[in-house]
Amino acid sequence: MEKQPRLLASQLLLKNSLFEVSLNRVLLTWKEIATKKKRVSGGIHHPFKVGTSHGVSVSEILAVRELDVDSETKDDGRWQKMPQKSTEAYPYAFTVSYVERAWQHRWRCSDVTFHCLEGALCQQWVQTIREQLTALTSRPKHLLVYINPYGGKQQGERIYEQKVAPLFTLASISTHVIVTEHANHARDHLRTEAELKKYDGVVCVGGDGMFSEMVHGLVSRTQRDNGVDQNSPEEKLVPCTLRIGIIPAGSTDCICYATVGINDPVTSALHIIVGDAQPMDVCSVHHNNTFLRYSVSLLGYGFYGDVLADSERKRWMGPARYDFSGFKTFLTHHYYEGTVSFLPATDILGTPRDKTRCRAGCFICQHNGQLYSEDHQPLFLLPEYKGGWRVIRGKFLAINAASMSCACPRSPKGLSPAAHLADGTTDLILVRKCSRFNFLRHLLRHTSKYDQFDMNFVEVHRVRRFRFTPRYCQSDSELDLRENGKRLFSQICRDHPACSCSPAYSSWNCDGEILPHAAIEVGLVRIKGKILDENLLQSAQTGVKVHLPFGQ
Ligand SMILES: CCCCCCCCCCCCC/C=C/[C@@H](O)[C@H](COP(=O)(O)O)NC(=O)CCCCCCCCCCCCCCC
Ligand SMILES: Nc1ncnc2c1ncn2[C@@H]1O[C@H](COP(=O)(O)OP(=O)(O)O)[C@@H](O)[C@H]1O
Ligand SMILES: [Ca+2]
Repeated sequence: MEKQPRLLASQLLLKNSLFEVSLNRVLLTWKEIATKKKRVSGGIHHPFKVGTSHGVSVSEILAVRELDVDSETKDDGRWQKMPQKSTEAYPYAFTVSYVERAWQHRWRCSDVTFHCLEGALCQQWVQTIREQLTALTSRPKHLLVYINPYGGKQQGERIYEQKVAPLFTLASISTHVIVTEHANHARDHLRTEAELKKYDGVVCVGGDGMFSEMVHGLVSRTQRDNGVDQNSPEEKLVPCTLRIGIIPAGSTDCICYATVGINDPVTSALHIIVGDAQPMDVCSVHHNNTFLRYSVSLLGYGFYGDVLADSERKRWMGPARYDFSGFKTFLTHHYYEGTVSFLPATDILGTPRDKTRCRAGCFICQHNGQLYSEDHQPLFLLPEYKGGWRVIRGKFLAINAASMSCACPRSPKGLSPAAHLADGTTDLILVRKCSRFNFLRHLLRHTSKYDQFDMNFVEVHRVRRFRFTPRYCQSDSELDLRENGKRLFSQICRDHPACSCSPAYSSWNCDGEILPHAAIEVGLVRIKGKILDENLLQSAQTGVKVHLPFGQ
């Protein structure tokens, strides 16, 4: 083992909560060693100006612990800086674990050990750092964790146990872990039995479907606890105080990807620990005034709906099921007739084609999000307001509503690259009937730098609300056939691509779950009282705060 340098903790500078550790030159030499494997001569004790590259801000310190210098440093499987054998000069030491940014938005937990001359100094360091950490109110202390063992590559439990739990333990976060046993287990548990008062956050270990299910459970529980009826679209929802974190363990994980910039469990866990916050829009989906589900990522009819319907029967394939079903759906190339009516968002900044990218602290989100609060009753919400609605009839290959960019590994820029996470709007993308070749060009542009909207059969609108009615209204009997999955005619046609007739309807893909109805009304959801800050349903991870800006 290389002769390891010794880091001397000389003095503690606490300046406006930026915890600056004035380290001696040895750290710099240490960094050089780490990069250039240079041997270090005895460290010259020389506190140097701490630039951000060497300062560690309190908000990114995960933990601090005294090191028992005499005994061998217990090897907890993590690479530690081993102090020199001859520690008679520095009998005291402590280790700081902090967030280190790596490439492509990755975060890693790094340790650095400091040696002190006297015990009192060491104590003072550890004590002060601990006090600073305790003072950070935005950090979760008790988390309720739901693991979906079934989603993605069915690795949810392993991912949590191996990559996330050790970090939560390091950060002294207590957790109650529930491994779900069936679909909607998390939603029902959240809606009924979960004692939410005991926690300051819930964590979803799964994909977008699981996250959407937990949003559903949490929002339903809050409305029930506050006596609000979810079914009436006009009702204002009460926001929840809890936060939802996401550990990516699903197939698409676009919610995690679009908020963190990468699907990496360790990065997500670290974001949860430091209590980051980023707002997010939520759509409520109704059918004939009956509440169906919330959507936070994609509401897709036609192509994405059919891909999902076909892939549900191939879950054993894991994430690859989407590519297989995608290919099959592409070949069947079904279009669907219907009427889309929508309310364009007019008084906002930004358009779906303005090349902006929504990032943490996004100005457009803050500006547009401010527009909706209790006292400011937007004109178009009044029942008598008829202005502004636009109606488009036609034959569509796909109707997609993206409340966020839906960026994911398959499509790094996403379905709607300039969509904002918390601007109170959703981007309605209409892809009209066109040739397979043109549709393929459109799909391919999702993975290249070309503009997927710049095609004459594609149009995109930034909307507040929208409705879809299939041309052939679903009779109840037809609905029953659909519901118990018989779908006689469309199924026969669907299974025989040679058949020219197109089935009357597709299914709605709501965050990866199939909706039972084709005719739906969708709107961004409203909360009671002031918005922003205190009244947001937040997510502990990268602030996936479920931002409920205004009424449906
Ligand atoms: C030819 C290559 C074309 C690549 C086209 C890439 C478009 C991908 C857009 C991705 C949109 C993702 C929206 C996310 C929705 C999720 O909420 C939702 C649930 O996520 P979960 O599984 O984590 O619970 N995910 C989904 O609904 C999955 C949608 C994935 C669609 C993949 C489509 C693949 C298309 C392949 C077409 C191949 C045609 C090739 C013809 C020669
Ligand atoms: N234990 C379970 N058994 C079966 N289905 C489950 C279980 N837990 C959750 N589910 C369902 O699996 C669906 C997909 O989960 P998700 O984590 O999104 O995986 P994927 O990303 O592969 O779709 C969720 O909507 C949820 O209702
Ligand atoms: Ca949005």
